[in-house]
Amino acid sequence: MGKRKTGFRKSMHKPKKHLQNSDERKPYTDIIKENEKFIQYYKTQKVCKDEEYDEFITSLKTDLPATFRITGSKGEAKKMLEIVQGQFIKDCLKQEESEQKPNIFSLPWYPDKLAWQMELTRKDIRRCEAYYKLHNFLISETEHGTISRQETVSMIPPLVLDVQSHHKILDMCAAPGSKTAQLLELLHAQGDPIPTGYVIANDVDNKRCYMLVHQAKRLNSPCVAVINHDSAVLPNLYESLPDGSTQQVSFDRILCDVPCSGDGTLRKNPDIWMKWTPANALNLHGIQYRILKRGIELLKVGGRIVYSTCSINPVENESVIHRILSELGDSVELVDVKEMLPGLKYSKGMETWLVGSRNLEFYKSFDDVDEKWRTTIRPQMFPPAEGEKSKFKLDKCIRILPHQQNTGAFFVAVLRKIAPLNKIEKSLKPEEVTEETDNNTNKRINEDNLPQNQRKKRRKDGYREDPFVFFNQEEKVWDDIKSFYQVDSSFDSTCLLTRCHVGKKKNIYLTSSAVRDLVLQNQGNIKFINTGVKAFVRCDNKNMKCAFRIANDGLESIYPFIGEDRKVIIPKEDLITLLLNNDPMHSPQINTLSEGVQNRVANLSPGSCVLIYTEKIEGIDEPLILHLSGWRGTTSLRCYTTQHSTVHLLRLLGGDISKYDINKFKKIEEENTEHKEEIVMDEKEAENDEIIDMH
Ligand SMILES: C[S@@+](CC[C@H](N)C(=O)[O-])C[C@H]1O[C@@H](n2cnc3c(N)ncnc32)[C@H](O)[C@@H]1O
Repeated sequence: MGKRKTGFRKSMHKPKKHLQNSDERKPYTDIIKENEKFIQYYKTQKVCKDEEYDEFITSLKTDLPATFRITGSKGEAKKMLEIVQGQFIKDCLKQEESEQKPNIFSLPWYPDKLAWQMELTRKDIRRCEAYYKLHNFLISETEHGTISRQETVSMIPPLVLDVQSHHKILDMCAAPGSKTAQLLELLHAQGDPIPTGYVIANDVDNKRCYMLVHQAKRLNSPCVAVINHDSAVLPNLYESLPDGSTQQVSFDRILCDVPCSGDGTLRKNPDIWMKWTPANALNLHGIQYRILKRGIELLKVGGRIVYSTCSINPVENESVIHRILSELGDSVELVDVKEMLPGLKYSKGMETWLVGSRNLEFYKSFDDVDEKWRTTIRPQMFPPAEGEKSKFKLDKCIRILPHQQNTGAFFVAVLRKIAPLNKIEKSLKPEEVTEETDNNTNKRINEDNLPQNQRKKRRKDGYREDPFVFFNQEEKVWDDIKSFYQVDSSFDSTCLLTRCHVGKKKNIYLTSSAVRDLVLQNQGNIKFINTGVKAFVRCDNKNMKCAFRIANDGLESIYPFIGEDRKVIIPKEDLITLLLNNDPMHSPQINTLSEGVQNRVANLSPGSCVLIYTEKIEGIDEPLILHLSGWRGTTSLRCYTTQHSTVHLLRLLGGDISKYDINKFKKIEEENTEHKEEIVMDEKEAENDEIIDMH
C-alpha cells in the first residue's frame, strides 16, 4: 500500500499573520482618556489660562497629525520639496468620494520649508486605502533617509541648538534617535563630505542604543558614534592634541532630552491617561537635574546646552532649570531663542508653580510640606521666591501646549555656559583621569605614544560589541583598494576600520579623523556600541582586480577621493533603465544603453564604479547630484540600490514606480482569496489522495 499523502500543507493550519485575530495588544480605542487627578493637577498648576483649559484637555484627547521633515543634500532636498509641493502629494491626499482633501502645510518656523504637517493622523494614513500611495511614499523615503517622520515639537531642540559643521555635539539621552538624526543633518547641512565636528549619541538603555544605531545609519555619516552610559555619570572623554598629548573634550553643543513622565505625548501614547500620577514627576526630577548638571560640566565655556522634556509638569521643567541656575547661576544663563522660531505659538516658561504630592496636596514652599511627603518632595523643587524671579528669567523657557498649533506638548530651555564651574568640575573628574596626567601640563599622556608593554589594559571584559579595528599604515587590503580606485593621497586610510581582528575583512567602515581619535582614546572607559559608515564591501569577484566594491552608504564621504577612471557620468534615461532592472541576474546590457555610456565604459575594466547623475534645478544654484555605487560587468552595467532607494531615485527622476507602489489593501484582499482558493485546492488534493488510497 502506498504511503498516504495528506495533501495538507503547513500553511493551511497556520493562519496568515494578517488574518490572525490577535488580542495581545489592547487597541487604543478601548483606552478611556480620562484621569481626574491629571485634570485637577494641571488646572491647579495654571499651565494655561482658565478660559483655554477645556480646549487644552480636549486637544490632548485627539490623535496627533502626521508630520515629517525633508533631509538630504541641498539639491536632493530641493527636489523632494518640489515633489511634496507638487501634484504627487496633491493626488495622494485626494479621497475619491470626498471633495474635501486634507491640507498639508510647511511649519513656518522650520528653515527652508523642510518640515511639513498634514491634517491627517498616522493612523488615517496607515488604515485608509485612499492614502496607500502617501503611506508608501512616507515609508520608502524614510528608509532611504530623505525624510524623517518626526513629531513637530520634537524638531525644536536640535534646531535651537544652533549646530555648525565643526561642532562637537553630545546627545545625552538619545534613543530612539529622531533628534540625533536631525543633529546629524544639521552637522552635514553645509555639504562637507566629512565635517570636522561630530555627534556622540548616548543612551543608558543598551537595547535602545540599537534603535539609535538604526536611526543614525540612515544618515550615512562618518561623524557619529553611539555609546551606552548613564549620562548623569558619563565619564570624561579625551581627544588628542597635535603634540601627542590628550585633553578632556569640551562639547560645543549638548542635547539633554531627558527621560520624563511623557504626559506631553498623551495624544500619541493614550495609555498614559491610565497610568498618570503626580508622583512620576517627583521621582524623575532628581535624575533630570543630575543629567543636566553633568551636561553643563561637559560643555565648553561659550557652548550651548538644550534641556527638553515631553512633559507638561513644571516639576520636571522650570523646577529643574531653577535648581541648576540656583546652584550654577554664575556659570550658565538662559538664552532667549524666540527669534529662531518665527511663527511658533508657545507659552513662556512658568515663574511660579506649586509642588503637588501623590494625593494632590499642593505646597507653595518646602516649610509647608507634610512630614510624610518630605522624602519625595525636596526643597529644590520649589520656584524662586517672589523677589528673586527676575534673577532667573525662567520666562525665557518655552512651553508648547497641544491646542496652540495642534501638536504634542513640549518644554525647551536653552542655556549658555558663560564661565567654568571651577570647584564642581574638578571634583567630578573620574579617578582614572588624574592617575595618568602629566604633572606639568595636566594633560593626559597619549597611550598610543607609549611602548606596548607600558600601555595599561583598560578595557573591561563583557562588552558585547565587536572590536573597532582601525587600519594601520601597512594595512594589506588597502594597497589594492587604493590602486584600483586611484584614491587620492590626501585620504587618511587609518580612518577605515573593520569589526574583526582576524579572518577575512568583510565590510570596511569609515569614520572622520575626530571620531577615530575619540574611539582610540576612550574605548577603555567608554562603551562604544557603533561607529563608522560602510565604505567598502568585500566582493570576491574574479573579474575585478580588487576584492572590495564601493558601498552606497559611505559613498558621499569617499567620493572626492576616488579617481576619475572609475567614475561614469550617466544620463537620466540610462539611470532609469538601470534602476528599473537592478536584479543582478538581469542587468541591462551595455549595448542597450546610450552611445555616450557605451563609449565611456568601453575602456573601463570590469568591477565597481561610481555612477554620477546631475540635473539643474530651477531656482537654486546647486544642482541635484546623485552618486551611486555601480558595477561594470563584462557585458552589462548595474546599479546597487536597495528597493527603498530604487523607489526614491525613480521618484526623483520621474521614472515609473508602479511596480513597487503596491496597494497593500488590494494585496491582502488577493491573498485572502488566494488563501481560500488554497484551502479549496488542498481539500481537493486531499479528496484525490483518499481516492488513490482507496484503490
Ligand atoms: C525622551 S527619551 C529621548 C528621546 C530621544 N532624544 C529622541 O529624540 O529620539 C529619553 C531617553 O533617555 C534614556 N535615559 C534614561 N535615563 C538615562 C540616563 N540616566 N542616561 C542616559 N540615558 C537615559 C532612555 O533610555 C530614553 O531612551
